[in-house]
Amino acid sequence: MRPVGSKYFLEEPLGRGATGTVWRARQRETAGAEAAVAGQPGETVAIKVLKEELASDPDIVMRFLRERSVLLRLTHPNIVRVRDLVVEGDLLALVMDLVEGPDLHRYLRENGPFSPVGAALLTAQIADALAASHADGVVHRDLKPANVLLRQYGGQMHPLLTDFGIARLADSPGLTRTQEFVGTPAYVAPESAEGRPQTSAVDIYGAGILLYELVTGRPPFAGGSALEVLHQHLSAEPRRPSTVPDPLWTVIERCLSKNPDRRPSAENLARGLRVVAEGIGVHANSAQIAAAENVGALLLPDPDPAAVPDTPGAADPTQVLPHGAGAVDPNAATSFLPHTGAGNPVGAADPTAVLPTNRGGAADPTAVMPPVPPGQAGQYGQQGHRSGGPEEPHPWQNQLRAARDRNEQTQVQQYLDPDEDPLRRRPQRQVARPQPQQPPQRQQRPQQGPPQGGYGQGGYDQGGYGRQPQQRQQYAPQQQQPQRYAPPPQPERPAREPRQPRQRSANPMKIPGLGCLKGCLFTILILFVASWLIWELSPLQEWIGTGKSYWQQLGDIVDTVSKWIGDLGGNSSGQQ
Ligand SMILES: Nc1ncnc2c1ncn2[C@@H]1O[C@H](COP(=O)(O)OP(=O)(O)OP(=O)(O)O)[C@@H](O)[C@H]1O
Repeated sequence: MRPVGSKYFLEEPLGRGATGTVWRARQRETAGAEAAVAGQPGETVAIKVLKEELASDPDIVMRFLRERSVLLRLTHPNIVRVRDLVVEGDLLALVMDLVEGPDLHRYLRENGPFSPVGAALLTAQIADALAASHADGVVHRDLKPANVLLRQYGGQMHPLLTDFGIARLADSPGLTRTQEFVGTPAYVAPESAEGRPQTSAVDIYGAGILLYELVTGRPPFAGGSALEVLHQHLSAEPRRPSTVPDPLWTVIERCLSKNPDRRPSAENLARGLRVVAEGIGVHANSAQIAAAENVGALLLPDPDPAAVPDTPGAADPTQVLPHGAGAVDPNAATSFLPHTGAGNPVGAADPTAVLPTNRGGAADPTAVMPPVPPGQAGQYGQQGHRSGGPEEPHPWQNQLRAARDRNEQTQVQQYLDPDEDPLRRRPQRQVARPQPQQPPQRQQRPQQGPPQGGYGQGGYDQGGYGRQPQQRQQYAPQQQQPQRYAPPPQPERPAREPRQPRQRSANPMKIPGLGCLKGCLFTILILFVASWLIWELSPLQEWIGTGKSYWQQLGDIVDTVSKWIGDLGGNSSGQQ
């Protein structure tokens, strides 16, 4: 058992993330006054031992120490409590409460999506945690299911948000200098992806993605590479699944607004989600249904969002704690960029990227950043700008722009009118087909009285986060999904010249001569007729003076030839 400081020892690893390894550990002695929780000898705790690369970076150690008070003071029923921080030699460790239970990512993978009510209630608790931390000026910045632990007791699940402050640690100038990054592509807010100023609204975006994933089982934006995913965060609209009720979709859409100012505050999000959960539950009354349908009015933005320090344009880098990272730099494109776990599609399982990776290739979703060419690491000064040329964009910006340009081109080229598409065009049969019957429009939920049925077995009133019903779908979306991906307008094509009708050959019967049986027979016939005519009509018979008919003469000739051939055969055998 490995000691950590003088107060703890590690027992067994619980899991490994991008920033370090989490261990089940035990307290040896009561911690000192600097710890938030003194603890008792023998008590079980979880300890996240940060990676050596982080621990050996003096910038990170400094920040770790500065952030101590922030990390230790964050207490909320839905936040994993940080009990102590240990700095010893090359070891940095966070001592936390041990949470017995899976993380939300694993839970989702093993159990499938939640019912809309369950998803709304669980996300409401996460929003509670965010509201508390935002009020304290702390932005999580890496919200994802893997960072939500589920404490299970008595058939209930209690979500706890963890990894607060890790993104802040990894924002160290030491890391940005070498172009490393923090974040997870599937959950990165557009403003983070673009390196614009960030506020607590990035966590609301993360909560929106998480909520979407809870009800559908997957995040809204996926792709073959992390860059593709980032691009979607910037420009694509989430597709509405048919299983998501209107009020819940309103919440998701608002959280996923590209404009951070349109996203609700964490507090309003929590309130809105609870109203939605009530209104879409099996026993909702008409007032609750109406309230859920008007949830949009509750989702007011935060008038004073917490700024993320040290990001470009951040209002006040010292608002939370003093940082030694220098002045706000508008050229700092982004100091926290995503990477993902190899082998996975870009998505939920992706660990937070903090350290540089050299993994490349199209199939590798970790390939967000170009690997830092040897000798270039360190070219970037604090906040990610090049010390030799502060005006130059961060290479990641170029990558993103290039990807965007590529995508735009591809889009234009990809869209092809099916009539123009030679692969899809089929001969058009003029057969009158019966028009397909439109399925009868699903009845909208009645405005009065409780709805018939609910959202899966674990509805709100059953007090759990029930699973998504697989077949039973009680609530059809009231509107068709708006057409969001309209094909780009096609440039007008010049009208095609009408084709000349095919000219049929003047000679309908082909007489190609040799090689064609019909032609051969025809030729032989012509020769026969011609020779017969010559024989009968020409003075040939007289010249020969025999007076024989054509056929007799022909027979004679054949006899002569066969005799001649017979003689030839006889001669040759006689000579032998
Ligand atoms: N306080 C805790 N109690 C119990 N298990 C924990 C605790 N904190 C983390 N774990 C578990 O340890 C594992 C690793 O956690 P960690 O936070 O390092 O990984 P992650 O969140 O998946 O990665 P990343 O660092 O990329 O966010 C996870 O499976 C998580 O469930």
